Amino acid sequence: MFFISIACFLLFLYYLFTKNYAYWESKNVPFEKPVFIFGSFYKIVTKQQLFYRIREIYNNFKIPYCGIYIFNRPNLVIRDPQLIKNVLVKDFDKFMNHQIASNEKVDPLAYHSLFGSQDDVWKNLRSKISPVFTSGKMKLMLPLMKECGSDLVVCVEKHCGNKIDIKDVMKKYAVDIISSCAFGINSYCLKEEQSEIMDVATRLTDFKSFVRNFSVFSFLYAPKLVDILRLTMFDKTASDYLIGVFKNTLKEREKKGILRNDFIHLLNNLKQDEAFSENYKFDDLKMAAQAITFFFAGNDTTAFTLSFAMYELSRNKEVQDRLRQEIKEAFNKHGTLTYEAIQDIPYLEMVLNEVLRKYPFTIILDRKCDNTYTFEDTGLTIDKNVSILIPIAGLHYDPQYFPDPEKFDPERFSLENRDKIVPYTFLPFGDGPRSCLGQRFALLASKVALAHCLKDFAFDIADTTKVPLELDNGVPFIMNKGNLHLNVTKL
Ligand code: HEM
Repeated sequence: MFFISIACFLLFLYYLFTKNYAYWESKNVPFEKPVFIFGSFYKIVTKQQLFYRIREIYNNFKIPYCGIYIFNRPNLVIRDPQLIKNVLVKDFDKFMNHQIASNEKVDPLAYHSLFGSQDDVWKNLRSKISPVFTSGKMKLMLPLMKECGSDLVVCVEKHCGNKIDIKDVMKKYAVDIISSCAFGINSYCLKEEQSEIMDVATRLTDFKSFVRNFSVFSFLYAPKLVDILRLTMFDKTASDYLIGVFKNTLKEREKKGILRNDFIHLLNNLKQDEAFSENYKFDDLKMAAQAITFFFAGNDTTAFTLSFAMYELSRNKEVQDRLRQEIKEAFNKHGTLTYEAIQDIPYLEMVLNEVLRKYPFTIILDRKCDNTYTFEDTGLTIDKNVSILIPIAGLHYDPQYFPDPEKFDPERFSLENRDKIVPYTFLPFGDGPRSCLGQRFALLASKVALAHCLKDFAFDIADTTKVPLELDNGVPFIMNKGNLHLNVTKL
């Protein structure tokens, strides 16, 4: 009797877990047959990088949309640019939120961060925080970025005639920039061997640790576990440390009347803004939540984009030489790297766009359907809470949109060619009202780094670097496995 009860209980659990697996069939949507427990992500758990898994799904279904299951949850993958536009822009009010746990009591930082916030909390935050990222504000931050650019030059110079691990160096550069601009502090990662902030940054984005992976997994796919186990989106030790830094900096500035053109100053101005506080009380914790979000969102994204850029420039010497030439011309014309000088190097933006096409840090975008929704033209109706996935990695490698997609070719983004790019097929920063808030900041910080590195140094691939690069399976974004060594020479 005991064994029969156990068997019945297990069968019941099996039924509960797999009952969703009939969803796409019931909607007449072509779908990938799920593997028990993992759905379409079983290969990721075993051996495949998310980047290749998404491209495989995209290529297996050459139709406007298809269904997959992530664990036991139905997700609609849309690959038609018109449908993507509907979700990201046209019907944004129905797809405003991500599929993510949100509980103010359990994790107030996530609840009030731009990533984790939902509905009116997100709307309020986004409309008030957007002005922090205008071109004018970025221009004022340029001197802070250039200080990090100079430290980068010193660091590269030390490796001249030798190998440099560009992934490690770019991570230090990104942490230095975001510490300076978001927290108003010098982290000296490039200058010193050991930096406390570097350890914090590593903890915050350590997707290799089981605990971090489990927390992020629960936030995305098992919100009930977040409540029961009181999990947090950001690593607790790292976020507590950053809150401390944030509060100290605020106190110090108030005491000494320090004025600095960085995010902490702009966020503090928002706190004083009574019109803002009317619908959303902006206290120190909520301010710190934004600064931690910038720190989290702004370091690996920028670091890995830059290391992939240096890798491609080292493999494509003619692109590296042309870029160096344009950088030198801009320096000569403007005397130094001013904001205007950067705008005078159009090839820099073309190169970065091509890097972001080949190596989009965010492999998929997600949106949650907040109500029953019918896609125009297709007649497909999906139910409330179904997740929509936009396969950036698939679109960026579709030869229909980007011919010869494996080729590194910045010309795709030249003035003459960029209008030919089909809208909603190039999405490294997402699109629509919930697109990346830090896009301008990330592009400017990346341009400053490349301009400083290339002006007086030449790079090529070291014999210890595997070509083509191998991607790291253990992370849900795009990062190469191990070090990325380049040979560096002073010109
Ligand atoms: C190369 C660098 C970067 C890439 C490729 C990138 C990419 C993205 C993408 C794809 C999204 C999701 C957009 C969507 O769902 O439509 C996003 C969101 C976001 N990013 Fe970035 N990002 C980068 C750098 C940064 C930096 C430097 C910051 C801040 C300083 C930042 C702040 C944010 C924020 C706050 C959001 C959430 C926006 C919201 O939900 O309203 N990002 N980013």
